[in-house]
Parts: sequence; C-alpha cells; structure tokens
Amino acid sequence: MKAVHFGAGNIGRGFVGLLLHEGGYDLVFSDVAPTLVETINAASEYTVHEVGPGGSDKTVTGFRALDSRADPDAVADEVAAADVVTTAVGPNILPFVAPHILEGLARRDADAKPLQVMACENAIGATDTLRAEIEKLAGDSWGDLSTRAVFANTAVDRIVPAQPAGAGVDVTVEPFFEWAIEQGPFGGDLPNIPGAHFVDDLGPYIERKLFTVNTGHAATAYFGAAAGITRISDALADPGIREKVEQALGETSALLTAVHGLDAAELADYRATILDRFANEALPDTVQRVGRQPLRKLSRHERFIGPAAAAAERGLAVDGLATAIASALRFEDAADPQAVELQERIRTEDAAAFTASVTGLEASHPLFARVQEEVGHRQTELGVYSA
Ligand SMILES: NC(=O)C1=CN([C@@H]2O[C@H](COP(=O)(O)OP(=O)(O)OC[C@H]3O[C@@H](n4cnc5c(N)ncnc54)[C@H](O)[C@@H]3O)[C@@H](O)[C@H]2O)C=CC1
Ligand SMILES: O=P(O)(O)OC[C@H]1O[C@](O)(CO)[C@@H](O)[C@@H]1O
Repeated sequence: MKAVHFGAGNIGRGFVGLLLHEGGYDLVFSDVAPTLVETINAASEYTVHEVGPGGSDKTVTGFRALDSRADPDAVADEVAAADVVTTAVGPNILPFVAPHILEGLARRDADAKPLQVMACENAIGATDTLRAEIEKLAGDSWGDLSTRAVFANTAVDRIVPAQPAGAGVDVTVEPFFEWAIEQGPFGGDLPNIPGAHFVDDLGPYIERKLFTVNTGHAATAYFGAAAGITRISDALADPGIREKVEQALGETSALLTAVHGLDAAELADYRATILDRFANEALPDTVQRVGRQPLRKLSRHERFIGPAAAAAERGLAVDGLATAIASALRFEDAADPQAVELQERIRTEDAAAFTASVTGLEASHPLFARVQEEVGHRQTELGVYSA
C-alpha cells in the first residue's frame, strides 16, 4: 500500500506519516522545501520522540520525498498509483496541492480503487475545501474523474512544536494523539490507520477539538505573549492566565453542549486533559508558534470568532472569549507576516471596518459591537485615531 503525504513538516512527519507507516503504507512525502526533501531522502529512518508522561520513541522507515515544485510529474505519477493521499500544509495552501492531485487522478487507471483523500488541517471541512479546489480546476472533466477518488474530512490532534535546528528528520511530539475521520465516504473500505477512529458525523468532533484544544492553546499563547512569556507551559503555569483560559473554554464547552448535546461532565474531563497537555514541560513549545497567523485565527469560522459568534447568537456568555480576542489583537511577531499585518491594520483602519474585514462578522451580528469595542481599546492603547 502506498500513501502520498503533502507537507513533510511537523505534523506530517510527527503524526500523519507515523500513523500511515504503522498502518503498513509506504510513504511518499511531497514538499516544496528542497533542503527538507534532501534531508529526508538522505535518511533511511527517523525517530518520533514522544516527550512527557507515557511517551516513547517510535521509528519510521519506508519513506522518500519529492519536491513538488521541481518534479510535479513524479508527484502526479505517485498520486496516480497511491491508495491514500493526505495533506498537512496549512488550510491556505490547499489550492496549491490541488493541481497535483488532479493530475494524479487524470493519470490514474479508471479501474483502480478510488484514491482516499484526507486533508489533515486545523479547519472545519478542510477536505471539502480541497475537493472544491480540485473540482474548480477540473471544470467539465470532473464528471469522469470524480469516481476515481473519495474525500473524507478529518480532525487531527497532536501537539508538534517547531523542531530545533539540527534535529534532521526526527520529530519531538507530545504522547497524546487523536485522529477522527468521517467514515461514510469510504463505503466500508476504510484506510488502515491504527489509532484513528472512524465516525458517522465529524461535526461534533471537529468543533469539540477546534473550539477546545485550538481555542485554549491559542488563548494561552496570546495571554502568554502579552505577559512576555515565551513557553506555552510557562504561560499556563501563571494562575491568572490559566483562569482566563479556563473561562474561555468554559464558554466553548457550554456552546458545544447547547449545539451538539455533548455531556458537560465529559467536556470538563476533556478540558482538564487538554490543559495538562499544554502544561507538559517536556514539550519545547512557544507562544509564537501557537499564536502564529493571527489573522487566520481571528477569521469567521475559526477558534475564537466561530464559537463566540455562535454563543452570542444563543445568548450564552462570551466574556472569556472576548478577553482572548482582545489579547490576540495585541499579538506581535516581526517574523510572522500575519502578525505584522494585523498590527499595521489596527493602526490604520477604522475600528468598525477592521472588525468587519478581519472577523467577517456583519455589523448587525450580536458579537460585532463587543469585538469592535475591543478593537477600539487596542487603538486607544496604541494612541491611534478610531472613527
Ligand atoms: N503542529 C501541530 O501541532 C499541528 C498542526 N496541525 C495542522 O497541520 C498543518 C501543518 O502544520 P505544521 O506541520 O505544524 O506546519 P509545518 O510548517 O511544520 O509544515 C508544513 C509543511 O508544508 C510544506 N508546504 C508548504 N507549501 C506546500 C505545498 N504547496 N506543497 C507541499 N508542501 C508544502 C512546508 O514546506 C512544510 O514542510 C496546519 O494546517 C496545522 O494547522 C494540526 C494539528 C497539530
Ligand atoms: O496552524 P495552527 O492552527 O496553529 O495549528 C497548530 C495547532 O494545532 C494543535 O496541534 C492542536 O492540535 C496545536 O498544537 C497547535 O497550536
């Protein structure tokens, strides 16, 4: 069996690649970073170091890598002959992966089993997004090609920090992982991924994950950055920060119970497990990595505005989430283009216009005024004019 995985970065090697290897797939990584591709091809195995309670080392073998910019032809051939295609490139990069999958489908034997495609990104419906990009590119030819692939949304959860220079292909990760995959699209012929669980309705899983793990993690990062703290575990060790993160997560849990009927006591256990994961001192994770790309994280269906908007629509509390959003508005990182753009725009745009364009909220939405108010506070703090 063969799997082609786009994005040989942290989650690609430290989670998706590892589980596919354990499922018996030969792995072909496709990436656009030539040095990374070379380093992978120079190695015959790599180690996934799980650090923290219960962790162990896992060895991955049977892999190679391709540079999709230098050799798109080879990537298409691999996709044509693969059983599974996965991605972990970032939701904004999916349009750049789509042409390679489309070309692979065009070259695929029409009698072959359908290619099983799963985007493993932190976003709701990421595989649907990828499929839509492929369909758009294919135009009229999609009618024939669509039978050559099945597309399943997934929710992936494992903390994989940035790797230190000199680590080579090895990856340091936390011991915990969870991979939930929609099972309907496979029609009973499930991919062999040990430890993954297949579910009929991914909606509650992805929302529970994004609006708890990712809301809590990013909130910890933004509160930590505002307090001048570098490591995530140190940020959460600050009682004031922990209290604010817990308040925001109490609100997202109340929403998950209201929308999906999830059990409040089970959600409390889930939150406790997650906070323990963030507190893992063995994991060298930083507020800059976890807070990265704040404009994406402040967008309409993401980890802050998504749950806060839905909570506000139901008259549920949003004070904790609003405090986290206020902290996100203060996130600075000269090395992160989105953080730079965020700070530039908050200095130059009117508060209402900024709120509308960054969050995607309508001015009439019950959350809008609250976010606009936080934008105004930030502008006052910066001493810039807000109309
Ligand atoms: N790191 C983590 O803890 C987790 C990350 N994720 C998600 O996984 C995705 C990737 O995150 P990370 O692995 O942390 O990022 P990363 O930056 O370590 O890896 C991304 C990789 O994609 C490659 N890439 C960029 N453009 C590409 C293209 N057009 N074709 C092929 N490869 C391309 C990059 O060169 C890089 O090696 C994101 O959507 C993230 O939200 C999900 C759960 C956990
Ligand atoms: O690109 P994003 O959304 O910051 O993704 C990385 C996040 O996902 C997580 O792995 C949670 O699963 C966190 O470690 C990390 O903050």
